[in-house]
Amino acid sequence: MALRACGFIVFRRLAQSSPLPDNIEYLLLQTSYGKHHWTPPKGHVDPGEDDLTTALRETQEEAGLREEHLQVVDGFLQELCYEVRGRPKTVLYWLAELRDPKMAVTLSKEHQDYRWAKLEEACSLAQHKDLQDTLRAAQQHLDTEQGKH
Ligand SMILES: Nc1nc2c(ncn2[C@@H]2O[C@H](COP(=O)(O)OP(=O)(O)OP(=O)(O)OP(=O)(O)OC[C@H]3O[C@@H](n4cnc5c(=O)[nH]c(N)nc54)[C@H](O)[C@@H]3O)[C@@H](O)[C@H]2O)c(=O)[nH]1
Repeated sequence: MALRACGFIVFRRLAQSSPLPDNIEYLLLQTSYGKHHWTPPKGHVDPGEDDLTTALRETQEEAGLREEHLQVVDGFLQELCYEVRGRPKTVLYWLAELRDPKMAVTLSKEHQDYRWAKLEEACSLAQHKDLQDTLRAAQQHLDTEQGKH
């Protein structure tokens, strides 16, 4: 069976009302193990746990951001499929805005660093094309939403 993980693309809007894409930063965490790769907060689904609960739990454990700190964005859910050590893995990402952009991130032992990065820097840290595409899709989604208002 495929490994399954869930998480959030967490973003914050900068205080000054500069136009997109400059006012949006994405949260990426760098692992303290392995190749020290960067991903949004996410992790494995526990037995019997539903996907959104996993995404919220992992975001709290890995970044210290709880459900009440986040505004989940409607209509965005991305599924990534890749192999880890020869096993298929599926990762689901929801999109959520940090309600208070000044709120501090608190890392767990699983991560050694974090970055709030604008789209291009986030894509460069993310490295994998599927994750880069997901970040770009998030930006596109927010761009479209903003255009409606
Ligand atoms: N010591 C040690 N311990 C490890 C290691 N490994 C795990 N642990 C332990 O596991 C626990 C983590 O548990 P959770 O938090 O529940 O799980 P996840 O959040 O799911 O975290 P993972 O790191 O398992 O999984 P991925 O992020 O998926 O990285 C796996 C591989 O896939 C590549 N990769 C990453 N993202 C993408 C992408 O978007 N697209 C594509 N195409 N590829 C991508 C990436 O480059 C990498 O090579 C830790 O506490 C450790 O104890 C390790 O190497 N050494």
